[in-house]
Amino acid sequence: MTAETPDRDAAATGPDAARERDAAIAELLGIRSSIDNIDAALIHLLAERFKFTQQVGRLKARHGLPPSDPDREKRQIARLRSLAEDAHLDPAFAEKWFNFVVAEVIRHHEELADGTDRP
Ligand SMILES: C=C(O[C@@H]1C=C(C(=O)O)C=C[C@H]1O)C(=O)O
Repeated sequence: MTAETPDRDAAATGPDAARERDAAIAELLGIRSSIDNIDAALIHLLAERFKFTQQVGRLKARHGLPPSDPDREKRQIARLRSLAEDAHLDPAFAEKWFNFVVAEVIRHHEELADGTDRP
């Protein structure tokens, strides 16, 4: 830093700067509260999704159907990628998220099929 090139990282000082920082912190807390609400909604949605996939898993186990259905997954991925694009969300991220969730679902279905879900 020189007199001609002031340090851009230095925090501003003085009463105006302090007021602006307080306002920024209040804004940050408001935004974080919305983030927390969205995270809570996602947890509830995921819990509901797993309730239904467990229902599917029990049905499959009862009738000897395979735990995974790769053709359905392909169609789901194509649909989710298109929805993600429309929503300005990275489609590769949407696909990664889906594969992560489905891997867990299939693990549950395999446990239901071989009875390891019960003690
Ligand atoms: C839930 C199912 O089982 C698996 C899990 C899927 C999912 O979580 O969406 C989709 C296909 C299957 O590989 C199903 O067959 O519908």
